[in-house]
Amino acid sequence: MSEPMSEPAGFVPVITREAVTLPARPEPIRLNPAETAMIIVDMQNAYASPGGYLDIAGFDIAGCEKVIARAAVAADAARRAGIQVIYFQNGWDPDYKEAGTPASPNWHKSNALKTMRKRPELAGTLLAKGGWDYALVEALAPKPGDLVVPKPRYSGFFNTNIDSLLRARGIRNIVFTGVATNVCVESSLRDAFHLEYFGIVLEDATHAAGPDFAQKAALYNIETFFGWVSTVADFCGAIGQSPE
Ligand SMILES: C/C(=C/NC(N)=O)C(=O)O
Repeated sequence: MSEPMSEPAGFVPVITREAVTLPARPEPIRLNPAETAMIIVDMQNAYASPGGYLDIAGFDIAGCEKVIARAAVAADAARRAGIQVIYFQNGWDPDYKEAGTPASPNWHKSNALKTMRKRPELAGTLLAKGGWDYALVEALAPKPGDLVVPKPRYSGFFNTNIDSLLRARGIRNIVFTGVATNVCVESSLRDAFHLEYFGIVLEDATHAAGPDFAQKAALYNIETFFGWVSTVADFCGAIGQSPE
């Protein structure tokens, strides 16, 4: 006669949920919520608020207000569905030691660093840890259970613990929102691809740094070579959550 097996002390059950089908380009993709994370990329005042770094450096951030609202809707739906929400937060120590020296390409290419060299009165303000510019936008503040991963370069997979955090949770799929589509979102999604994660971007919860063609090109690259492109409404629908 067989008896029901009892669970050994300390047994951690693997959470299983039904996989869902997310409408996406170039084709729908199957996702199990327990194996999926949402990464909100760099939704900081620097990138998404008037008076922040991108705005000061002359990039158009007019679309960011809507992007913040849509990313918040997607994140709330993800949390309700049991999808791990993770924030990337870009920046450096206030002395910019982590930003690199002239021996680093980052020193030459970062528009934040270039802006501060042109306008020394801004030194110590743009993307400096502890400051307003570095802070995540208030409307998208992390909730209990979310993870925040600081990063010193465009890709969130470089010199961070994100890969360990994801693998320790059995996560295989990453849904991306945030800014900028063509810089940190695309860089992170590309690195995730090379680490065997399935990357999906919710296009209406992203914004590019640069002209509209930069947004289109990033989405083209993602859809054609590195991952999938979907929308906030389709994501919420697929995971069975209304966009409240
Ligand atoms: C231009 C830029 C983009 N960052 C990002 N979060 O995509 C930068 O950091 O300078």
